[in-house]
Amino acid sequence: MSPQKFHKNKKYDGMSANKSKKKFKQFREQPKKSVKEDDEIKELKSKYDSIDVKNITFFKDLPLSQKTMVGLKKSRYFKATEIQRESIGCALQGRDVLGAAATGSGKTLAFLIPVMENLFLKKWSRADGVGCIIITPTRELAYQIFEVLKKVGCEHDFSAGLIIGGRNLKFERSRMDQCNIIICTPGRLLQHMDQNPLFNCSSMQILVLDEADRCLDMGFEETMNAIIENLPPERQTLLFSATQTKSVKDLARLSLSDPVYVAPIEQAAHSTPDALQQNYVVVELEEKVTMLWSFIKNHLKQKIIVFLSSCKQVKYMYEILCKLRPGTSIIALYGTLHQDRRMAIYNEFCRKSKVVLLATDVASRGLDFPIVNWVIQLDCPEDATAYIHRAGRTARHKAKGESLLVLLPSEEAAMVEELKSRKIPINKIAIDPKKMFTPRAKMEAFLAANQELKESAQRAFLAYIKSVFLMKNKKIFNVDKLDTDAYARSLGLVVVPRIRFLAKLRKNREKNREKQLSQNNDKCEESDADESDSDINASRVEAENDDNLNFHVHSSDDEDNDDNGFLTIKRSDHEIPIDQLPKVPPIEEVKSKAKVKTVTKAAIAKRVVKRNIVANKKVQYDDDGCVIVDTAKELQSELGKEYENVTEGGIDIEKAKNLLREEDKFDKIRFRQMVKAKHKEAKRKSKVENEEQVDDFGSGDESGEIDLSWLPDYRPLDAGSDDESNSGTRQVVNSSDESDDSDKIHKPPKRLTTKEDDDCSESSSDNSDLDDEPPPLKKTKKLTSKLSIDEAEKIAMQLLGSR
Ligand SMILES: Nc1ncnc2c1ncn2[C@@H]1O[C@H](COP(=O)(O)OP(=O)(O)OP(=O)(O)O)[C@@H](O)[C@H]1O
Repeated sequence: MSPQKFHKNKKYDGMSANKSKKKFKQFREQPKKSVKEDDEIKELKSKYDSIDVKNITFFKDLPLSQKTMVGLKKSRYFKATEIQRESIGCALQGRDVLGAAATGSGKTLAFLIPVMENLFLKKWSRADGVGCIIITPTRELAYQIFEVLKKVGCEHDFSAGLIIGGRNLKFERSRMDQCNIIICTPGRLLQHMDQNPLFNCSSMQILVLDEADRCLDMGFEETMNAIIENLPPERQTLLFSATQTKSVKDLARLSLSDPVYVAPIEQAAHSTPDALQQNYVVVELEEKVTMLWSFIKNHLKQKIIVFLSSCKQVKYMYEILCKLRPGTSIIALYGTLHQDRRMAIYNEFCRKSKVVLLATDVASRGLDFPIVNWVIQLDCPEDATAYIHRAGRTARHKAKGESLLVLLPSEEAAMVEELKSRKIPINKIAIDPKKMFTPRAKMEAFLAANQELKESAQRAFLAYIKSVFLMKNKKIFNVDKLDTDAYARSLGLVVVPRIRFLAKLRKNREKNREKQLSQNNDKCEESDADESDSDINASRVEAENDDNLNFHVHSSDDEDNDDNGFLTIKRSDHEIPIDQLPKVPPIEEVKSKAKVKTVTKAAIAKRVVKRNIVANKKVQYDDDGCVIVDTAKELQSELGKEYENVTEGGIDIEKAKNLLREEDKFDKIRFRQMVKAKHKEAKRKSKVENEEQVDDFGSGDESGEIDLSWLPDYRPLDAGSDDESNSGTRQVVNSSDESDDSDKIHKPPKRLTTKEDDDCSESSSDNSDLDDEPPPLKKTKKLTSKLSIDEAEKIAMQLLGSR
């Protein structure tokens, strides 16, 4: 919020700007000042009725307060623009105004001046609370208006607040009611109306909607309706836009009283600025990236905005262009960015003179970037209105600028026709093929080396296809005419990502066509048409839900839903003729239908029983294709088999108990067999290891360690005759019940064992019936591996000596 910022702006904050001495002086002079102000107000009021638009050229020709005049002068605004001349007078007279003027014609001042004057005349002060609310569709635009207000309102004593999403709500909460002028986005304002008990706008005097048609369209419909409900009905309302709404429904929603329609644009020959040079080129989809790259390389010293359909495309193009290093700054502005980042990018683009800004439509309305040379609409805008706003980012207020619209062959005819019908002068130009150079090979290499980048490219690819699919005007946007394979390759993708919703749509269409052939009568044709619609619906819904992209007919702020901007219907005039419109049931409706058809567990169970589906059954086959019967999972007992064949429902508890008892016997047998098998396997392993040891006898291992197992056994002294001792290796039979050689395990000389070893051997002898552990062998290894050659020799000598 900006009270914070606002306090930094000392001049604007009246009292805080002055030093204590000055404050004191002001305090003493206040009665005088107040009288002076009253006189000024009286004088101004008396002039309002005699305002004559024809006699106004400069701001000084209007009855404006001294404070406003000084602010305008300081900001170097002297001569009023057409919309300012025509609308300010009406607004000062207290009338509701509908203003429509070309982009960059100065509409911001056209509403800010009456706002300041209105509050000044009412001697509005901080204690009076909220006097004016200015609503804009995007955060950047709100920020821009706030900055202009700070400049031109620097002499007034009002406080102003910037209330936009992505900022600290708590901070704003306590300061909201101290703001006299609130500049906000619809979503955030409603949030305060709903959640902030300190927010009170019951005394509000003026409501301003900048980009009014956008604020009132379908996307913001619910939010705006809720906001309007909370506003006092006795107020002045000012609506401004380059593409003003004339919808009676919209105006009725705002309860305008006898509004004056100020629209210099209606009389103008064109609906775009005269200084704007507008061209279009037709390129194949797969050439778009090449075209953009070539364009940037050929305009390295210019300030360019490139509009794309979706955030994902902007993100990928930004990533890949940064890697390709075209030789100029590349920046990107889109809705999913963090608010601070968005502001930083906005300021960076304002500041720089040689830079390329990749953007979604979040930057298309109202933003007043200084000296933009080119606006490139790389993806076709959804209609002429969107075109006007995008192109209007250049050629602002007498400055020159150029706009280039990139169209696909399939888009050309219908789009050009629409533009011409909206009084937009646009010419077709061709690109010199010699100046086109493709970065595809490099892009492919980057994507091959960077998985994240590749995924980003895949997302961009799908986002574009979906955006085309979801566009309302099917005369312009035809997803079937897109060469998706070539497009994917042009993004650097070697493998074309799967487009599920499109495959489904095509499959359904194919089915319908076949059906149509087989059905000849009119009735069938009719039903077929219905089905075709529902197929499109199904695919559409799938497209909307794909990748967790939720389709919604706009929620609140542009900045919040811009991320899925390509999936949103953005304006109220976005109604598709009924016959063209795939009838997508509203999400609520879909949900409620789903609720009605809630499937219970019992129903699922019944279905499974009906279909004879055996749940959780896995059948395994051996190499010959015979079924491997797993006895652990089969009932073994006679009783069990009997039980299995019973088809009646219900469980007989007694029978089940007996069955468990019977099965338990089989389980125990199986368990014993398993234990035995395990022991056997352990012994087999130990034997193999033993043999390996014997093979190595006397040779030492690679590390030079000596195997002492060849040494004469020390035990013959007390062990009596033992044939095996002659073999030179002490062998102890650990297993009492096994006489097989394989069960004999090496045991090291007792004298050389450690305490731990002793413990182990003891425990192993204690558990002689569980002889599945062969630690003695390890001990021998451990023992020998610890001895140096000298030690081994010493021990050998000792032993030989003891014989
Ligand atoms: N009377 C004036 N004299 C000189 N410059 C002006 C005047 N009024 C506005 N401007 C300048 O013209 C530029 C465009 O003004 P502004 O942003 O208000 O246009 P806009 O009509 O609101 O455009 P958009 O339709 O794109 O929102 C700004 O840079 C502003 O400073």
